[in-house]
Amino acid sequence: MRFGDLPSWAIELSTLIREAICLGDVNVGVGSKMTNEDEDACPLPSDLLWREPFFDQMIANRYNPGEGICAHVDLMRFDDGIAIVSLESACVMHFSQAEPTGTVLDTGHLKKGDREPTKIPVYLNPGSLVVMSGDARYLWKHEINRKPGVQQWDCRELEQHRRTSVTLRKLLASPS
Ligand SMILES: O=C(O)CCC(=O)C(=O)O
Ligand SMILES: [Fe+2]
Repeated sequence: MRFGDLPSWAIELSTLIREAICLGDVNVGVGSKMTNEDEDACPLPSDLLWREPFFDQMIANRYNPGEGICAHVDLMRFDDGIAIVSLESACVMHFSQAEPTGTVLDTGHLKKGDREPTKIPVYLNPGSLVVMSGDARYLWKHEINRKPGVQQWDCRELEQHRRTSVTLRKLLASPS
């Protein structure tokens, strides 16, 4: 895990991520203003896309076959606009809605499992980039369950190998 000055390869990766976002469905020139339509189609609003530094915290995770990460929303100490680069083994990341605090589930009246949340599967190839912002970052949990039998895509179980991910985030300024 690295905070502050990122290694040069992670700075280069951050630049490539920004370029990939700019060259995605909407083509946004460096520093240029986006129209409202562009803003809607772009995975990041322009204040996050052009902040400096883009990211200042990096964590690389390596998972052996069978290992994954349980459903979570990233810590609130990180700003909006989080990027994950998925490497090596392909996998399926699932998104499920986080229970707002104060709901029946949250207060314990509903037993876990009474209402299974809908899970949205997202297939990640080696080299896939996940960009989370807004609701996807704050209101949806993400998880990768690599227990045998769970990693399914197109009605087939995915072959599991070692998987590495690089997550880039921006720390929020600590309250003074
Ligand atoms: O390994 C991944 O793709 C997810 C990592 C992650 O969600 C995290 O570090 O918060
Ligand atoms: Fe996460």
